[in-house]
Amino acid sequence: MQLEKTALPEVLMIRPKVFGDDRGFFLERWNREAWREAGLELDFVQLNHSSSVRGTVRGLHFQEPRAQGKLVFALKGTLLDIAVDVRRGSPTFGRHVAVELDAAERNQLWIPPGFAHGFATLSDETEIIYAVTGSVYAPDCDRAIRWDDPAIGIDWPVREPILSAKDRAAPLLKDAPALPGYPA
Ligand SMILES: Cc1cn([C@H]2C[C@H](O)[C@@H](COP(=O)(O)OP(=O)(O)O[C@H]3O[C@@H](C)C(=O)[C@@H](O)[C@H]3O)O2)c(=O)[nH]c1=O
Repeated sequence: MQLEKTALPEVLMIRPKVFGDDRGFFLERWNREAWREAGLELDFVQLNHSSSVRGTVRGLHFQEPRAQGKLVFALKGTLLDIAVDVRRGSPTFGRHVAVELDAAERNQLWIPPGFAHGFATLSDETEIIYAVTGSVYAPDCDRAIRWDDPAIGIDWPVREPILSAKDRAAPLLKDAPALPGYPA
């Protein structure tokens, strides 16, 4: 397993070691002890699976309070996965990373609590799995900010995406009523 820092150092790209043989392949998506030794201690509370057609954008989402961390990978197809630092007072507040996650490449992204998450699908049918730390789904704490907020400036691969009603109505980051704080 390889852990790589991205442009936002708390957001990590993880490349599991893949064991291939005549039957197919095997890999560990997560190993509590090995990851702890590598400096990433995670305690999952929920496992999510969604499928989206090409040209979909979901996001940008986070929970506040009851923040969640997310370990994301593609089960089918390819997506552009996005993490945005939404912690007020953080030196990287409002900055984002965008990485391609691909089912064939089997790479995965760790997005810690305090970051908004979103993605655009790049294949006809894209399935993602993400394991969640921190809190289970808490609808009262569910927050969204605008996918195309110019202050964040994500270079999305789609101009007129398929969006949920919630995501179409989401506020800009500057108008978001509840954002997490950055621990001093
Ligand atoms: C997120 C979530 C949704 N739901 C339900 C609520 C709703 O009826 C239906 C669809 O919910 P949403 O429209 O919020 O689904 P979606 O837009 O896919 O929301 C997800 O987006 C990605 C980017 C994330 O990072 C996730 O944390 C989550 O916010 O599923 C749950 O039961 N549990 C959950 O954990």
